[in-house]
Parts: sequence; structure tokens; C-alpha cells
Amino acid sequence: MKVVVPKNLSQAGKDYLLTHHFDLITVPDDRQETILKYGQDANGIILMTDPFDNETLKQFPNLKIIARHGVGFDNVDPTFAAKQGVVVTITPTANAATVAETTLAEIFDLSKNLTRVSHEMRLGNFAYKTTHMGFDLNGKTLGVMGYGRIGRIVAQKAEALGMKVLIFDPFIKDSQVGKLVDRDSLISQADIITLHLVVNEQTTHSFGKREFSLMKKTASLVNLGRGALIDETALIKALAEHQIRAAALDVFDAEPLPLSSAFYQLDNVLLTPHIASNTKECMERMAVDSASEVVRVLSGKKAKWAVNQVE
Ligand SMILES: O=C(O)[C@H](O)COP(=O)(O)O
Repeated sequence: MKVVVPKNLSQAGKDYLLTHHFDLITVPDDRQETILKYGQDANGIILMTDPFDNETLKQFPNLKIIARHGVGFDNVDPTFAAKQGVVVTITPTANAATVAETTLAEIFDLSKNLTRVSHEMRLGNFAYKTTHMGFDLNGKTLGVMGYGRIGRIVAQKAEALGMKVLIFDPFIKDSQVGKLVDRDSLISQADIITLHLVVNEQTTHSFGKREFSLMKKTASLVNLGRGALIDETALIKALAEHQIRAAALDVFDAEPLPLSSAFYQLDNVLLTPHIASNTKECMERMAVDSASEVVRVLSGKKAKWAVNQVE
């Protein structure tokens, strides 16, 4: 059995597959053209976040599983995959704590401007010593949109920091921490809004002009979920016109974020390249969890975290 693995897959995941006597096809990058070029006869693929479309999927005659290394599955079509007899799995428990930590790190950075000031200092600009003005998190309101595995941990940690937590999640009836509110109340009351929603028909580009006009002028937006949740053009306008204070973005509609993007010209946006789960420990957990899904499915067993159903 042959399994395509990305070059940067943690060794723990590669070892797991090797121990179970699978052959590895190590690809230099995760683009679908590359996977097709090196691994067309693969039985399984461990896939990171690059798109893997239906036309590509059709060209793998022996494929039985696409194991997403991570929690989102918007880069592959699980319904179409099921029709082709391909199970799609995710690693939902591997990265929740880490993505929640990175969310908090972005929130801390936004409140104290650490990245910006560090950058200015390297340019010799020490004026920030007197001009820099952050804000306290203690006593502020955090709006958590999406109370799944990640949103829950963020809410819990924010409350421990002395923040008031508001939660919006249409599928949740009660929460362990914070207060459940309707969407517009959260958007208009929060000092920081953090998005932990799944991308679907309702949520795609759902945070846009209307939402920015509802937000406080002093509020900031954090997105470590998916770029598709936000209308990027509207966000760029809101940031450029200081309709909102700032944003921290780890995910974008197009990744890598094109160098022509106006985000690069704005000094009130913190940009990171989809690294929310890039810790040594989390990368190991995602690698082992995705590899074990591959082993399960290719050994004729049921996947633990399938997002589609193959008859
Ligand atoms: O492949 C990655 O970049 C990471 O595994 C993150 O994936 P996720 O954003 O779907 O969790």
C-alpha cells in the first residue's frame, strides 16, 4: 500500500506508517499537481491545506482515503469523494488546544502591539517608547463566534484573563463559560471578535460590510478559522478607514496571500501564514492522527473521524 505524505509531515507520522509496513511517497509540496505527478497510484494521501479538486481526485484509480492533516476540509469535496469510494478524514482533537493558544497569542499581540513595536524598534524607531498605547484585556469583552472544540478553549482561557465572554453558536443551547447571545449582539458589544466557525453556505463571506458597521470603532477582529469566512474587500476598507481598530489574520481566501494584497499596506493588521497549529507537539499529533486514519481505512477498518460516508 502506498501513501502520499508531504515532505514536512512530522517524522512521528512517517514512522507510524512505516511501522505498519506502508510505502511512503514523499512529495516536495502539497499542490495537487505535485501529488498527481508523484503519487497517482497511491492508496492514501495525507493532505495539508492546498486545494485538491474533483478533477484531480478522479485521476487516482486506487485511492481509498484522503486524510486531512488538520481540522478544516474545505479544500476537498467529501460528497464527491464518497461517490468515488474515497473516505475523507480530519484530525479534530489534535490541534484544538494549540489553535486556541495561538488565538490568545494573537489577541495579546493586538492588545499590546508587540509585533508592530518590535518591527519599528529594528528600524531604529524608539519613539514608540512614548507613543505606543495598547489596551488591557482584563475587563474587556471577547466575542467567540463558533463554540466548537477551539472556541470552547479560547472562551475558557479568556475568562481566566478577566475578560467577559460572549458566545454565538446557533447549534449550542448552553455553554460552560461566558454568555450565549445572538449574532448581532455579539458583534456590536465585543471589543475583540474571534472566528471559530466552519465554512459552509451560511458562513462563506458572511462577515462583511454590515458586520464591520455594527462593530465598535475600537474593536478588533481575529480569524484563525478560514479566510472564506470574511469578505476580505470589506475588511480592507474597514481597516483602511479605521471603521474598526485592527485585525489579526492567519487565514486568507487565497493562500499564500498574494503579494499584491492590500493587507500588506495596512499597519493595523497582524498577518501570519496559516501557522495556528504549527507547534512541534501539534504537528506530531496531527501527523500521527492522520496516519492512523490511513492505516485504519487501508486495513479495512472504519475511520475514527470521517467527514463523509462511503457505501
Ligand atoms: O496543514 C496545515 O496547515 C495544518 O494542519 C492546519 O490545518 P487546519 O487549518 O485545517 O487545521
